Formats: sequence, C-alpha cells, structure tokens
Amino acid sequence: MSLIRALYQRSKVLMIVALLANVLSATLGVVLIAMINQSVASGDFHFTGGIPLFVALALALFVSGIVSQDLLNRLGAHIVRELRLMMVRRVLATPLARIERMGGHRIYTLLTNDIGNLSWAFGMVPVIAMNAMIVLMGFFYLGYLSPIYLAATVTLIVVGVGGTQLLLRRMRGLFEENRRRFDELYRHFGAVVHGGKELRINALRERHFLDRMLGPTADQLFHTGLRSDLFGIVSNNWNNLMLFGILGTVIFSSQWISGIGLDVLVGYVLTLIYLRGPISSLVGALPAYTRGQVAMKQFEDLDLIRLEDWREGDQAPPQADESSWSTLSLRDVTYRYPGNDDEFAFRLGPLSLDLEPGELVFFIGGNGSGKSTFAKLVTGLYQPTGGEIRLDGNPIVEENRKWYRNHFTAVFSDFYLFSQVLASSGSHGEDDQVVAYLKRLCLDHKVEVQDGALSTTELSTGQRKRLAFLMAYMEDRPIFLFDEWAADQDPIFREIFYTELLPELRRRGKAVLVITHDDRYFHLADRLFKFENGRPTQLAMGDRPETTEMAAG
Ligand SMILES: Nc1ncnc2c1ncn2[C@@H]1O[C@H](COP(=O)(O)OP(=O)(O)OP(=O)(O)O)[C@@H](O)[C@H]1O
Repeated sequence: MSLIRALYQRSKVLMIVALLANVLSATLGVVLIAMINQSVASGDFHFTGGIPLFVALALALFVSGIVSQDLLNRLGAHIVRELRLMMVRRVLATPLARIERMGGHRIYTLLTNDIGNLSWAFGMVPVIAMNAMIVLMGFFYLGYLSPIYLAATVTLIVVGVGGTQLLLRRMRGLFEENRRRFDELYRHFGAVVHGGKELRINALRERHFLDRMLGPTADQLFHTGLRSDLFGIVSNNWNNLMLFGILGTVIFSSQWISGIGLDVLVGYVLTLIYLRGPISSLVGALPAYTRGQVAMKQFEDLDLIRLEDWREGDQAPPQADESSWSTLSLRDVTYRYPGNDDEFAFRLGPLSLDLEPGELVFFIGGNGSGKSTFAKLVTGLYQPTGGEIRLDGNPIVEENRKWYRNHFTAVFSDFYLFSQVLASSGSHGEDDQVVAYLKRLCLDHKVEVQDGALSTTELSTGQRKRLAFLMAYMEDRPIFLFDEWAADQDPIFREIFYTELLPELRRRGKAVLVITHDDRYFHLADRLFKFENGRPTQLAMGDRPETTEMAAG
C-alpha cells in the first residue's frame, strides 16, 4: 500500500480541490431533493425561495458536478500515468540478475495486465469518491428526516454489503487464479513471437504448442474469467435487491411507527431512489478494487527494487567526467547467479584484472565458460558476490554504480537495437557523422538517418550488429565491450573489424574488451585471457592458441 500512498502524495493539491468540488456538488444534489420533497409534501408545489433559486441551484449542481468529476478524472489519469512511469523506472532500477531470474514474461504481465488492472482500480477512485460523497450527504438528509429509518437503512446496507463481501472474498481467489494463468499466457505469447520460426517449420510442434500448452491455459482463463464475472453480476444485482428491500421496509413499516408523516416518507423514497445509482456504483466498483488488490500483490511479491530503496534522484545521469580515467581494477572478484547455491552451480572467478586506456584485451573460452557473465559483471550490470571493482581507486558500490556503468558502451551477444542514435552528450547523434559511419560499415545503401533516427533496423543479423557497432561508436564511451560481435560478420568485414576498427579505437585511447572465438586474430590483442569453468587465466604470447579447436575448448 506504500505505492498508493506515494502516488497520492504527488497529487495532494489536485486531490483536495477535487474533493472540495465534490462536497459542493453532493450537497447541492441533496439540497435540491430536499426542496422537491418540501414542495411535494406540503402540497403547494412551490419551491422555497422560488423557481429562480431552484434553477440557480440546479445550474450550480451542473457546473460543480462537471468540475468535480473532471478534477477527479484528472486525478485518476494522473495517478495512472505516474504508476506506469514509476513501474517502468523501478523495473529498470532493479538489478539485472533479479529481472533475468523472474523471466521476461513476468515483466510483460506486470507492465500490461497488472498495470491495466491497477489503472482500472485507480480509475474507480473518482467514481468511489464522488458517489461516496453523494451517499454521505444523502444519509445526512435521511437522518434529518428520520433517525430511526436512517438506522434501519444503514443496518440493511451493512448486511447487504457484508453479503457482497462474502462473494468478493470468493472472487478474489478466482482473480488470483486468473492472474497466475496470465503469467503462463504471456510466456506462451513470448513463444509465439520469439519461436515463430520453429513453430511454423514444425507442424507437430505447432500442434503440441496449441493443444497442450496454449490451449489449456486459454481454457482455464475462460472458465475462471466466466466464474469471476458471474460473481460480479450477482453482486451488482444483489444491490438492487437490497435497495428495494430497504424501500419496502420503509414504506410498509411506516404504519407501525408513530410520527412518520407523508413528508418524511416522500422525502425518504425520493432520496433513496436518488441514492440508488451512487450506491450501485459504489458496490459495483468493489470488483475493480479487488482486481487492483490482486495486481498490487503481484507488484509487492515481485522481486523488484523496494519502493523505499528507490529514489528518483538515483535515476539522474551521472555528472562525473567519464572521459578521464586511468585504471580499472578487479580484485578477487567472484559472481554467483542468485538462487544457484548448490555446489555444482556455476561460479565466476575469483578474477583479478587491471585495465588502462588504450588497451585491447581479448577473452576466449568454451561455451558456458563464463565470458558473457564476465561481460555483465565488468560493465556493472551484475554486482560481484565477492571481491571488489575500483575505478581510479574508487570502490564501486550501489551509490556510484550508475556512474561506473556510464564509462562503458557494449554490444552484447543478445543486443537490442534502438532506432535512435545518441551521441555521447545524450542528445541525438549528428546526421553527418552517422552517415560517415554508415558508409564505413557499408550500410549507407540500406539505412538513412534523419535527426538521429535510423530509417530501419530490419536488416540481416550481421548488418544489425554493424548498426549496434555504430551506436557504440556514437556513444563514444571510454571503455568498449564487444561480446562475440564478429561471429555473424562475413570474412571481409571480420577482417575490417579486427584489423581496422579495433586498432582505431585503441589509438583513440579507448580500452577495448573483446569476447571472441576468432583465433586468427588472437595475435592482435595486447592481452589474452582464457576462461575455463568460470576462471580466467592470462595467456602469455607463446601460449596463445592457434587453432579453432583450442579457442572453442
Ligand atoms: N541467467 C542465468 N542464470 C543462471 N545461470 C546462468 C545464467 N546465465 C548463464 N548461467 C550459467 O553461467 C555459465 C556461464 O554462462 P556464460 O553465458 O557466461 O557463458 P559464455 O562463456 O558466454 O558461453 P557462450 O560462449 O556459449 O556464450 C553457464 O554455464 C550457465 O550455466
């Protein structure tokens, strides 16, 4: 619930103004009912204060209703907007290892389904606030007309809402069940998007996927969805029963209660009929609220960075001058994937390494030996489980991790390509410079650029990697990291990469870390490390492997 508090605190002023307008509107509604009641019950059919007052109050109700509803809507919309931005920022602020452990599908479900349900619940806040105020004002008037009837009405409503609550408790279980199915559904959606080729090429796999995986999840969602909707429908109609029950009780019991005049009865009936809509809306909002609670629980259960540990200031870009650095040192650094505690689990390190500007360092090793884990560790995406990383003597801790990361530009093996090219300043890259690099990377006949936006990223894998290289070039950080960048390049471009592009970066004083299997080019590195089962060993010149088998082993 701290999330709700945090969101409301940001909109305090808007909330207060909206609620004041709401009180005015609700009061005017009840005053008008009272005037009608007085005129009907007295039998003279004249309004106290005359028609002009009635018209003026009706117009004031019209205007204040619009103002209060609009302000409350704005409040709801504002909160939904804040919620979306805040959740995405929290996902980005959560350590990468935790996000990888959760799985991408859970993040998708969070950002679509859960935020949708929370938004829906927050969207109900204006409805609840407005109607609660009308009901409250109506109750004041009912109490003024007859305290006995008010007590009876409140008792019946409490019993009625209690019945709805029982239904809702059952519904909550169904909502939670539904929500679990949504995680599965999004995992299947991921398979449709990312495994589209494999599903299309193999009809048997496609059938297995549709019948055994997606089908059962869709069926279960269908059944739990229908059942929870039925509970919602029953609960809405329960309200009608409750209200007519109250009206019947009031009218039929009036013969046994002394001192209940026609004016009280008419006033009561008019007010209850007036309140029927608001009460139904209030009770009808409860399922949305329950869905919101289930979504909120998902937010709280996910291993995202805690709201209390997350400050927006942390998101500000680093201010330090990243262009000047002299040593990066890793001392006895180790890393273990979270949750992998058994003795056979993969462990990286301990590794020690000093790096200086203008160095070209290659990392080799077989599959699963720890190269990509090292890439994420040295760039600050993973936090070491042991040892220490220092930049110019400054130990890297939580407070300066973002500053540290900002020294790197990386093309990971599973890179993502944005279509906007950014310069080192963070503004969009100069088109002339981008065009020059496009020519250098032999992409000028394929891709154009305008205001830093690339005309397309729909290219071959090798070409997309060249675009990723271009992005890294333009970002122009002091340390470059390439994880198997050349693996998808043709021989000519591979040669250009190792013999022209990398040496050029080194000449410009960049430190360049290259993860590679290309043994033909190992001699170009200033230093070469070989990973074996998570442990790196620096190879002396004479020890450098010369064959493909050694590079892979
Ligand atoms: N997200 C993860 N969670 C848990 N363990 C992981 C995760 N990613 C990798 N591992 C483990 O870490 C080990 C090293 O993986 P890593 O990706 O660093 O290898 P690599 O040397 O880059 O291999 P390749 O050459 O195949 O890319 C693997 O054996 C794997 O068991």
